[in-house]
Amino acid sequence: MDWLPFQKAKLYTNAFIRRDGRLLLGYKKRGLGKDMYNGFGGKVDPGETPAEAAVRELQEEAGITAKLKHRATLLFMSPEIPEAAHIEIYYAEDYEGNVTESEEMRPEWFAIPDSEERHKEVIQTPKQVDPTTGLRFIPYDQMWEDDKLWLPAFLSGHDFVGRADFDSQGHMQKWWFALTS
Ligand SMILES: CNc1ncnc2c1ncn2[C@@H]1O[C@H](COP(=O)(O)OP(=O)(O)OP(=O)(O)O)[C@@H](O)[C@H]1O
Repeated sequence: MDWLPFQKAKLYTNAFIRRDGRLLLGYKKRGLGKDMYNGFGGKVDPGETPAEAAVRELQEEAGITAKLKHRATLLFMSPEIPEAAHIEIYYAEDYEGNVTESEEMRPEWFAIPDSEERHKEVIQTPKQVDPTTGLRFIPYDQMWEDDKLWLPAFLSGHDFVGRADFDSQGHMQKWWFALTS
């Protein structure tokens, strides 16, 4: 299969928060990615920088404010969308405010596997619970298919760029990822 062609890209943000060894994800209640877990984010508004949009979306969707660091860039294409999604991905290890459910997202904390090897086990055998915290491990089976390819390295500190093309059923057809640090 060839890479899907596109004329234009639309800018989105996605922010991941980790605190006390746990990862905050949101269960998306509507729109693109409905019924999947993801970081918090959305479209960059006209006149806004991606960094500003990332802070705003985190506040709107999870009720918290964080000093976000830019960590990754992802280009995502699907025959279902007219424009490519150009997603700037952000990260923070602290935040202010109280994590709050919004109309769009239901926030939930997840246990982070302690090695890339353990991530693989959690990907292969979903729904595992961390006995020390009682939290579910990252729900890769309920996330975008590409996340399992980059989130383990991302959480061990690597930045990356990448592209993923999906088919109309939402399965990944073609992809590449490169660590940039
Ligand atoms: C391979 N694919 C992907 N992998 C990981 N994340 C992906 C993604 N494709 C889209 N995303 C994220 O999905 C959200 C959509 O945002 P979306 O709900 O459309 O925007 P916004 O909050 O502005 O919506 P409203 O217009 O208010 O409904 C946004 O965080 C964007 O980064």
